[in-house]
Amino acid sequence: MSNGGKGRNAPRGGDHGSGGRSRATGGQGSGGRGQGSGGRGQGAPGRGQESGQGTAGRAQSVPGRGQGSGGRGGAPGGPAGRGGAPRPHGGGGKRPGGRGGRPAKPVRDEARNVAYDLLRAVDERDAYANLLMPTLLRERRLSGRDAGLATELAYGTLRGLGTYDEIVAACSDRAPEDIDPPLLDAIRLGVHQLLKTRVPPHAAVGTTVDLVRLRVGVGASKYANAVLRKVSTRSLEQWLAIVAPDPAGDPVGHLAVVHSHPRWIVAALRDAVGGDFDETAALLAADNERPRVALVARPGRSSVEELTASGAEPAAYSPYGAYLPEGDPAAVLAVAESRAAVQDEASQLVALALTRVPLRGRDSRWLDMCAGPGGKAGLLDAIAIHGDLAGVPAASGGAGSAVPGGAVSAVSGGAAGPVAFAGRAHQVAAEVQYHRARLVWQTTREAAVVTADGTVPAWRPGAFDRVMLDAPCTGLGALRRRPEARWRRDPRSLPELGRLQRDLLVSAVDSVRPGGVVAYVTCSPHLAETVAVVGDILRRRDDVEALDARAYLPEVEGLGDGPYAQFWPHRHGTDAMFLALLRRR
Ligand SMILES: C[S@@+](CC[C@H](N)C(=O)[O-])C[C@H]1O[C@@H](n2cnc3c(N)ncnc32)[C@H](O)[C@@H]1O
Repeated sequence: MSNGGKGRNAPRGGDHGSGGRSRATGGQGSGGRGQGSGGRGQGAPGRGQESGQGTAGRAQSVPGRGQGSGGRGGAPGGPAGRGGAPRPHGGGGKRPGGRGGRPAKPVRDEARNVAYDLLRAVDERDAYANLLMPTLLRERRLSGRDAGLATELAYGTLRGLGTYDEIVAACSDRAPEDIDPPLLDAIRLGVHQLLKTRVPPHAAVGTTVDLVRLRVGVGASKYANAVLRKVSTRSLEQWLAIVAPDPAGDPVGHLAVVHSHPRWIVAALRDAVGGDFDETAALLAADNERPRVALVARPGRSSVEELTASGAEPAAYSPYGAYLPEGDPAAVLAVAESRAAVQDEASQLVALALTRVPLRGRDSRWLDMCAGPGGKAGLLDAIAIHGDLAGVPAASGGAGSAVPGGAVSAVSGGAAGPVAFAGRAHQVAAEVQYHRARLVWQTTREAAVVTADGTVPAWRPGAFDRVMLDAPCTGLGALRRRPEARWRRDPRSLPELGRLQRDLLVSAVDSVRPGGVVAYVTCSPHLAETVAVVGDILRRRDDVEALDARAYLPEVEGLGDGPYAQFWPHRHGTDAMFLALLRRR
């Protein structure tokens, strides 16, 4: 993520009319395609037949290295006074040295350096924060509270930088995009501490100034000091009242600044929740919360009881779900042994819903068409073999009452409530990327994993009874999991993704036999990726009908007006997962 990118995406701009900005003066310049292995014509390639070549490996980001970028010229003036910065951690004591005009020796604070390195790696190398952070913590030997601090500072800064850049702009004589990226990242880290943490202001400023002196340069540290001192004069709420656009004149811009999301995402989420700005605000706020770690106990292999015995709490909706309040999920034995796994509750439920649709006739061939890295395939694998051991809750939301839009008819065969699959079925798990197919293979027991392009099926038409299509998407429903993701997503990817989603859905429908069912799932609530895609196929094909997906999730309320089911972070505490259930006539 380049700084330019952030600047483009961050919700700032003269049209916001924030007014009243006084700035510190200061001078400082500054989806590849896999190797379709083809299965065997008949749709059930044997396990271990993935044909990809080369060594598969998890994509791993290289840990960041600090780059002292050298001091940049120009001592800032501005509102900050002179004098030594306070000690890190807000001890309140005097800084060592610093008398007689010589600046005190900067103190290196490892947690903040790790947070800073993460920000730089995200900016310079497009690193994924949640993949890189564990590596950085291990390399720097940070654990316990220090590791928690480094993580909170880095993730919080990445989430909040849209808001923080507006505030920096109000406190500086330069727009954020004109500030040298290493310096800007350090300033953002300081702003986050000042406005969103309980770090005492003098410690937030002092540790950031030290960080800049060590990692960027002495001249830059004076500039950072000036900006941060100005930021420290107001609370976050006070700053928002100054820098956020008027909600009456520009409600999207207002929410974008207050909740630190790009404007286009705010607009898309507003549309997805039906235009209600209060609900949009609740959703954006939920995106800024760190999600709890959700676990799935794969039926027949583990149980919610086993997970709760390891300290987890039972999930609200999923009969196989549990939440880990703290600690490393890998330390849970069932997870370490792949009998349980980390999986969002909505991901569990959409997979479960697919298995609950009653079928007439054969029900032994299942396909997961976009399976990598294998979350849903792992749960389907267990249900296919051991059955849905939890059963279906008694309450039912009116199964069979399909009210699809457009040219869609009601569910054939009359009302058919959810059923618990009794086992047993054989799953084929296809994935276009070889290294992701390997992950599917590692997490499933009996699924036949194949590296294949779902749009060019390696199986015969109508070969399957149930098809899971968890389509590639923008991932706007999982922003809370990936702190930097909102600044990386680009609305220009939507048309191409839309084409792929439609091609995959056509292929999924062709892959299922008459009477069989397809689950179309996205981890995005964007209407262009959800109802628009499904609506197109319903209009174009008279052999497809939509079921009321909510009826197969009777334990969950608030899934929308149907016939689709839409999960929400602010309502369900899950990712914003979309589910359509389509039956082939
Ligand atoms: C949303 S992810 C699936 C997540 C997975 N179902 C899970 O629960 O872990 C979408 C996957 O589709 C794969 N993919 C993209 N294009 C594909 C294609 N043409 N055929 C098959 N898989 C594809 C991507 O590589 C990615 O792994």
